Amino acid sequence: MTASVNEAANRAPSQSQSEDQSQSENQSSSTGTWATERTQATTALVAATRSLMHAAATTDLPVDDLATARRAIESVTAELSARARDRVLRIPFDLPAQVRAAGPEAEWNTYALNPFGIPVRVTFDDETSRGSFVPGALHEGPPDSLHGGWSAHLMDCMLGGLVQATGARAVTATLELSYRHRVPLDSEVSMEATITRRDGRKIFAEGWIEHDGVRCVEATALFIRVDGISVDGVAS
Ligand SMILES: CCCCCCCCCCCC(=O)SCCNC(=O)CCNC(=O)[C@H](O)C(C)(C)COP(=O)(O)OP(=O)(O)OC[C@H]1O[C@@H](n2cnc3c(N)ncnc32)[C@H](O)[C@@H]1OP(=O)(O)O
Repeated sequence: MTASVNEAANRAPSQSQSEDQSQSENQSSSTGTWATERTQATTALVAATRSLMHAAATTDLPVDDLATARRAIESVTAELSARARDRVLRIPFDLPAQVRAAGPEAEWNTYALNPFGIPVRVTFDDETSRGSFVPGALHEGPPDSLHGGWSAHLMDCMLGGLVQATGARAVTATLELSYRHRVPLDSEVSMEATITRRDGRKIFAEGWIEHDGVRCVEATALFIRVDGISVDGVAS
């Protein structure tokens, strides 16, 4: 069984609905308030939006139907924008660390709250993390292949997420990638990240993206600890 700490954390804490509402709107980073009706509803809305983005970009319906669909989307956008925040909801800083502490079966589903990021199912095993996802039409760079910028996004998320899961408050100072083979679309790819060395504030990590046993992208990164900076969750 794959234990999902995201799901566990999403279970509503014992508190009144009004407390729950006000805490979710305050964006408290405490793990107790991560589990709100709002984060669950936003997760579902974001998943539906991602499907809409794919459908809008790939639909082959007649042109008149596109105009009708556009008006419907504009109407929903206006409705949602009637009351909006400046930023997307953030996950608690320690959510990846909680998933890591829960063991190698526990899963962190990234970008549940932001349709722009690529959602990845990530697991942790000591100082290594593994993830997988299926790149699709929205991620295309070279024909039928993953855009290299998305590979960089994925590697930064995998390596940075692992560093974050170890409890370190750190930002990426350098990220270097080698694109060895094209990454095909519409087929599952696997990713791995591992911490290789620490030296004072510096944390070194490496990772890769693999398809069908072929290592397509390799990454090395340097993270610098910024301990002492207070953060109210992070966007991921
Ligand atoms: C907010 C909470 C988040 C909370 C955690 C969030 C986790 C999410 C992770 C997501 C990953 C990202 O996308 S992060 C976003 C992209 N990254 C950023 O925006 C970072 C922007 N850069 C910075 O903020 C800064 O340059 C830092 C923090 C990286 C370094 O500045 P600093 O703190 O003043 O440190 P400084 O004294 O200059 O350097 C310390 C040591 O590191 C080395 N060093 C510093 N930068 C580099 C570099 N680019 N390349 C090589 N080495 C470097 C120095 O030579 C020195 O080595 P020595 O002399 O000691 O040997």
